[in-house]
Amino acid sequence: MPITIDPRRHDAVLLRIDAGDGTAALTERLQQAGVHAQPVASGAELVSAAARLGVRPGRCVVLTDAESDVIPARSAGFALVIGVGHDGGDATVAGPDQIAVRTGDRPMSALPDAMTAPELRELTRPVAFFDFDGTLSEIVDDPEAARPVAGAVDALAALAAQCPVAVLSGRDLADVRARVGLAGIWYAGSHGFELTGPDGAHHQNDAAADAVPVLAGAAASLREQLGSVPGVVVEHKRFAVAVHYRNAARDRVGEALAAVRDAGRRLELRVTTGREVIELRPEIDWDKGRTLHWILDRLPEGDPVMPLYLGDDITDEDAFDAVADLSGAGIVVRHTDDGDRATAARFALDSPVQVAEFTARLAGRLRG
Ligand SMILES: O=P(O)(O)OC[C@H]1O[C@H](O[C@H]2O[C@H](CO)[C@@H](O)[C@H](O)[C@H]2O)[C@H](O)[C@@H](O)[C@@H]1O
Repeated sequence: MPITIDPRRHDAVLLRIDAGDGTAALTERLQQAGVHAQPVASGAELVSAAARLGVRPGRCVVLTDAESDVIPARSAGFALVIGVGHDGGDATVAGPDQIAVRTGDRPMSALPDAMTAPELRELTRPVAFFDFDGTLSEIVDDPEAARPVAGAVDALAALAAQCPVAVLSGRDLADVRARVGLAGIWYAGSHGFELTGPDGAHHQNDAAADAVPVLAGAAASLREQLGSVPGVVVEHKRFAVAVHYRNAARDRVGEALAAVRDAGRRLELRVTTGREVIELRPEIDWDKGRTLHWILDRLPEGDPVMPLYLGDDITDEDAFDAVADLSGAGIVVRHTDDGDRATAARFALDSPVQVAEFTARLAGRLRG
């Protein structure tokens, strides 16, 4: 499995290696992709080096030839610890030339506005996919309090009368269905591990069934481990566990990140990140992009369709990649939780309120 630095997930790489030209070449590739490359002289400097760059450990990679750096880097909650010439980190490489750097994404702020983009005015057969939190709903401090913004559900209903509509959420399936409350559309919960079709039929990724009790155990032990950290909330979903730290003091975040990453390693679960949240899910190659393809394959046959995906978070990037491969359009909802991060989306909207407005206008245009 190649190790890839992805500017959508990583803002910086801290380099504690002595690899001559290989290091210079990697530094250049990182800088071209908009990722900081910062040499550090000792493991004790990792946290302060990230702070000087203005980068959170959760969005920072450590590349080190010192095995003794692994434990401190993990405890501080660094996103990825790559060992050069030694095992023990999250990944091992023989040298910097074995590290790939993803290119081609753009910062959210650089994207054209979806409201005025001519390409989006002439859609004839769209299939519209929506994320929930941060897209149909504003981000709020309490995950329980999230609701669709005014007009969003009416706009979805109007659009669903014209074309297939799906809501793909990281939330539990029952949770997102209840929050949107609209019949006759697709819903996916836990990032696509569980779905219902417009007819209400239930589907799930059976390969993930074995992980259900493991996730339940992980949720219980993370509650025990992190329950005393003020502001940390553990949300147990059938096919995932989310640990929220939006309301935690910044100097306690590393602890939460480290606990979840440690559980992921021990229990062989996948670790993903989002807006002030870190999640465990089954270690299966399945995500919102795969889910989007799965739904498209089940639509009635006919003329080619154009998939649209509207989302805001890192987990939506898999779906942005999927619609790009299908010549569709990804629309990111801008925010600054991760700074002006890179995205594979082609267009942007400024807020969930604009998503509702865009959706209502699209429905109106398709109605004719
Ligand atoms: O895929 P989504 O529908 O966007 O779900 C992603 C996660 O959304 C929720 O957490 C996020 O929204 C909360 C409410 O605004 C906010 O407090 C939190 O900081 C965000 O991460 C949800 O609780 C998670 O289960 C979803 O995975």
